[in-house]
Amino acid sequence: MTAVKITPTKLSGVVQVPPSKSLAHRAIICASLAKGISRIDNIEYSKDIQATIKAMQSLGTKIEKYDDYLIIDGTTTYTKQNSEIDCEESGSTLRFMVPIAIVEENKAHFVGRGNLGKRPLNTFYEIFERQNIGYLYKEDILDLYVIGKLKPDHYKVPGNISSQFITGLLFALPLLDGDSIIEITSPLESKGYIDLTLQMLNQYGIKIVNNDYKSFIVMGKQEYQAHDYRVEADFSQAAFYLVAGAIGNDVVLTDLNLDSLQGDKATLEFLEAMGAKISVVSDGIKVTGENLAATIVDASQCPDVIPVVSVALALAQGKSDVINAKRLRIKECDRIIATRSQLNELGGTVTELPDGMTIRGVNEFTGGNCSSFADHRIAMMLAIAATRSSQPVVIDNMECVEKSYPNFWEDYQSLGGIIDVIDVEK
Ligand SMILES: O=C(O)C1=C[C@@H](OP(=O)(O)O)[C@@H](O)[C@H](O)C1
Ligand SMILES: C=C(OP(=O)(O)O)C(=O)O
Repeated sequence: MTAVKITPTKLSGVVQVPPSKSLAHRAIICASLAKGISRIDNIEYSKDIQATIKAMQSLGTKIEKYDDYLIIDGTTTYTKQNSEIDCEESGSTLRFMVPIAIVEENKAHFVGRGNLGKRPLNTFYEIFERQNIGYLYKEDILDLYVIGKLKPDHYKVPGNISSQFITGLLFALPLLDGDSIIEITSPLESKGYIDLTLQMLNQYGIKIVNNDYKSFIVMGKQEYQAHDYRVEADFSQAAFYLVAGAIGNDVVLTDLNLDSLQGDKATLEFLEAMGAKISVVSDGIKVTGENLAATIVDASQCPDVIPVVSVALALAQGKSDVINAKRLRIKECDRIIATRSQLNELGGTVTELPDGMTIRGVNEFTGGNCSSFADHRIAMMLAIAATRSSQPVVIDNMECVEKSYPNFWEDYQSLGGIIDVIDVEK
């Protein structure tokens, strides 16, 4: 593994925001379930996206990979059984693929790495128990066998553990030979991701009845229609540069769709509430800010941007609160512990709460030796924090960004970021 030493400097320039990982997962899956040929443009081969491509190929889908697009032929999907699915560290791939893999009778083996084996799957285990679907799993590492076939049913799914369980069912249930209902048994969090799923399903010809996010009626015997699609830019990745602008860097972001349904677009609202200014410039969007004000950030609909938004809060004037953030504890790491400990390592003053943080602003960070917690979003959060540090910032495991943004360090350098790579013994 290698560490990166960042010499603090102001970032300046234009960055094309990489494609949305969440939308890319969805487009690849929908195109793979359609009996026909689809082209998906604006693809970046992060580890998570490669996992979903390989997962669908394990079911028999023909996927041709080109520089930045895919040609997908779903005609032969479900012609292969005994699927070996390596989810890498992708919670989306895992939760989406479990229901999809058993639309037809199958024996599927799911493996993965990192923290994935520690992330909850009980929602699916309860469905398997109810439907007599065989399953065998290990604690703490992802090594899950699922044997059987998903059935039309009245599904009861909590809305506050992961929206990904609901998305996975929404992909699979239309293909069953009967109708189903998905009842959401607790207030839905990460609702924007369900909107992305419903929008994508609609583009591929699948109709879902949405009863105000309290339940979803899914008619069976539906057929996905092949559809060409271009993946729009990722607001989860844009958040790093939006915050960078708010804390004094000079970054223009291109390719963002301001009408996007992505929940992480809320980053703009958080920064505006702190007094940052958002302007549309000739080639994109720019955020500027000074003397940012403290605010209250509700994490319930946009968990992924909280680490980097916390960088802005940690440099704001006054005391901010991050609330409804409990689910940050079940991502690639416990992101409340990681954000609190690493911003405090840099001289911040962050206090941890069971479901959030209290953050008191400082004028600037001091610099220091930090841990990425092997989490791409923590590594990228620290890289943005480094632009407002008085001393260098060292971050371990710089490779972890490949999970979602393989070109992050190149883009960071293209914006003037000064990095030195440090080889650390294995
Ligand atoms: O459906 C998706 O694409 C995602 C849903 C979110 O998970 P939760 O619904 O568990 O919050 C988010 O954290 C993840 O990065 C991507
Ligand atoms: C948690 C994330 O993704 P996933 O749930 O797909 O692992 C993420 O990208 O921050």
